[in-house]
Amino acid sequence: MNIGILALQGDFIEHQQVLERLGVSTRQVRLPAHLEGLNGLIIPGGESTTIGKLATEFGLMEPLRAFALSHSVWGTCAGAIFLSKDARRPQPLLGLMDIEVQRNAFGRQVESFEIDLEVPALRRVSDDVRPFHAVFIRAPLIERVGPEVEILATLPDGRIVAARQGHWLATSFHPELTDDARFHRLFLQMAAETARLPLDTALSH
Ligand SMILES: NC(=O)CC[C@H](N)C(=O)O
Repeated sequence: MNIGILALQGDFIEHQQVLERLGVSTRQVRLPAHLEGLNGLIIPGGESTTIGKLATEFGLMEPLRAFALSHSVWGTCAGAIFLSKDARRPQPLLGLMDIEVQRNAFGRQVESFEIDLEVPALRRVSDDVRPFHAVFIRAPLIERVGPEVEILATLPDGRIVAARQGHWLATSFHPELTDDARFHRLFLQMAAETARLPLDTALSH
């Protein structure tokens, strides 16, 4: 198992550290050739307009779309925006996941906050039934999901903050900024399924 992290801008190092703690090989992706041989890709948080601008400049837009058709991809925060079909304003997007996002949805006063979320899907990868401590930083909301999208987590008021569509995953918050690796394990399981690898093989390299 070898997982790439899009390393154009944002907190890619933190994702890489979580994966390496789990014993997974990683590679920073900056050029199309870096996608070769990967089993999945994480798009980190940061600034989605900057990530989109750099991905366009580095000729990555089409290679990323092609990669995502047959591999698991997970976007956190800005990465979730970049993965979406619709961010309501013009900016370069991969346009893959059938979600509409509202950027910076929490306004100035509560730009950043932390909250415990119930995420039943995590029970597929862990016996730990505790809520997931989610860190939101100038986060987007997932305002609308298409019929093929599964909602994985909502805020107490019902607003959507994590979703999955087949082998694509989007979270508004930053699991890489906590020491709880359950979302990374969920993503690894998705990547292993997409690559048709058993998860124990996936985790032992
Ligand atoms: N923490 C983040 O990734 C913030 C996302 C950023 N506000 C954006 O709109 O792209």
